[in-house]
Amino acid sequence: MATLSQAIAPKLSFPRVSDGGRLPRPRALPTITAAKSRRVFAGIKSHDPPIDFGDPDWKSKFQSDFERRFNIPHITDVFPDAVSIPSTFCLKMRTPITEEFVGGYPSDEEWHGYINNNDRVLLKTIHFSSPTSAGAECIDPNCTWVEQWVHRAGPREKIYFKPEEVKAAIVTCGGLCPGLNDVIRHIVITLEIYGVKKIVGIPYGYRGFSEQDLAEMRLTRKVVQNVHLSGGSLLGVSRGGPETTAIVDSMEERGINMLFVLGGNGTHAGANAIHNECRRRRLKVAVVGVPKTIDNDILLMDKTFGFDTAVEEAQRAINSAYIEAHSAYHGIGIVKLMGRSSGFIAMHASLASGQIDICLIPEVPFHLHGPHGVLQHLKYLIETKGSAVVCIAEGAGQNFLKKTNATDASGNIVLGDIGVYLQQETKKYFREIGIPADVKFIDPTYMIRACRANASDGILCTVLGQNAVHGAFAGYSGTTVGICNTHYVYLPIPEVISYPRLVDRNSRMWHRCLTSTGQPDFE
Ligand SMILES: Nc1ncnc2c1ncn2[C@@H]1O[C@H](COP(=O)(O)OP(=O)(O)O)[C@@H](O)[C@H]1O
Ligand SMILES: O=P(O)(O)OC[C@H]1O[C@](O)(COP(=O)(O)O)[C@@H](O)[C@@H]1O
Ligand SMILES: [Mg+2]
Repeated sequence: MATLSQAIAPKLSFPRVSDGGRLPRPRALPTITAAKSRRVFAGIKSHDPPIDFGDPDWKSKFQSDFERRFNIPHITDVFPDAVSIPSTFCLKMRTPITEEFVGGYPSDEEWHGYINNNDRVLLKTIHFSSPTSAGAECIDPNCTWVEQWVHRAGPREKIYFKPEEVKAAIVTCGGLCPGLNDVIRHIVITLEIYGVKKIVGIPYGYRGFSEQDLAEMRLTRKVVQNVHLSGGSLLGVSRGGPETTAIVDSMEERGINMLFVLGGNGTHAGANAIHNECRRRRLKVAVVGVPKTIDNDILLMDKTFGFDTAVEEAQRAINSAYIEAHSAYHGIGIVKLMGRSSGFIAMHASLASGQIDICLIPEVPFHLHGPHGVLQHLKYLIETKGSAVVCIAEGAGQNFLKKTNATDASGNIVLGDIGVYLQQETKKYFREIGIPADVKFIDPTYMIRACRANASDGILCTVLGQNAVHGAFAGYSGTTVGICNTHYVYLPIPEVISYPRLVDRNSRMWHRCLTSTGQPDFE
């Protein structure tokens, strides 16, 4: 019989963190589909040592293992004698803190606005009664109810950093995403409410730690007051950059003991490596992430900030493609949206618009040619409707394109342009069958990414930014913030980036998308 850790390990058969080192790069797709990962999670993959469901204690063992995995690293793990003080985060202050804390810290013991360290949020809220229920995520073959609790985010009554001893830094890495400035703004504002005076921005992602000519930017409420009114990142972003040890050397030189890292799975892998390196050097540093990816490919979260804005902005491109297609004789509009390995934007934008006839995403393979191919369906649409609109995620159909093995500075595979390819193939196909077709291709990807956050993302960014600061002051590190089932949580970084979150082709949402487009199976 397998031990519990052996039994649980297979569902975590994605790269695990080793202390002090870089996390392996998150696995590329399309090797793991959501359905596959669910099978792995259920522990029923044939070569996995199975959980012994005959053991009457399997569930409690599973749950205690889950509790251990989702425990958040804390300063006291390394410094058991670290002393806490009452929180300086107090909303009853009448004036912002401008004086040194000579007369003690402002606090209000009567205020019940704090989160208890033992508060938890339920991660999965559906009790699937059968593994065949749509989107079912089951632990055991009978799909019994297994509770999975994660840590609730928010301000704690006791904090592990004295505000006057804090030098906080913010860094934004990877590609742009609507809402970056909103998160920066709220991190700065909240730090100031705690009483922190030394707040800096690291320019151009992790590179800012190593490039001598990039000076850190001093941040105050005044500096960030209006930054959310524009898209992009006040600090700049980049891919690639220095090794973890060089980053931590630079942090030591600068005296940074709180680091807020805004980025996607690559950035979070870096943040976790920084956290581990700080522990190895026995530095009292809090490293807290805020997941940034319009692709929405971070595990366990309802959504990441910028996603809603991206979907909304995509409507403009889709509507233009629709109008072009409907105004032309035999018009076909193709819109490419971002989504390196996850088709969430394409799926949601298609659903929201109601104007899409074919939605193609990386998670669902398709044929272009042949009786069940996309082109044959386009012919049918032209014959029956007179026009058609296709929405394709950038990572879809990469198997049709020549592999170059090229990678960007961060090691991400550089994708071929599936939108251009689809346009060319469509033109060629209709030419060959002798039916005229007016094929227009719209690529709004960078226009979408550079937008400012919409109202709902603005609120999400606000809460995530504030919670990141609460988490750091509470002494947590190697953690990230997120929204699970509408509640805000702290999650250990390795658990959210071990592989990209994918659209589950068996989920109700993908089925709704298929219902909306009316497209057949192209496999
Ligand atoms: N496995 C890793 N370990 C440490 N740092 C990483 C890792 N993967 C990426 N990074 C760093 O994180 C930053 C952003 O990564 P990237 O993949 O470009 O964007 P994102 O964070 O949005 O996924 C880059 O500076 C890159 O060097
Ligand atoms: O051209 P760039 O800057 O490399 O960005 C393109 C990538 O950015 C993304 O929108 C988001 O990627 P990140 O989360 O890694 O920033 C991907 O969908 C896309 O492949
Ligand atoms: Mg990434």
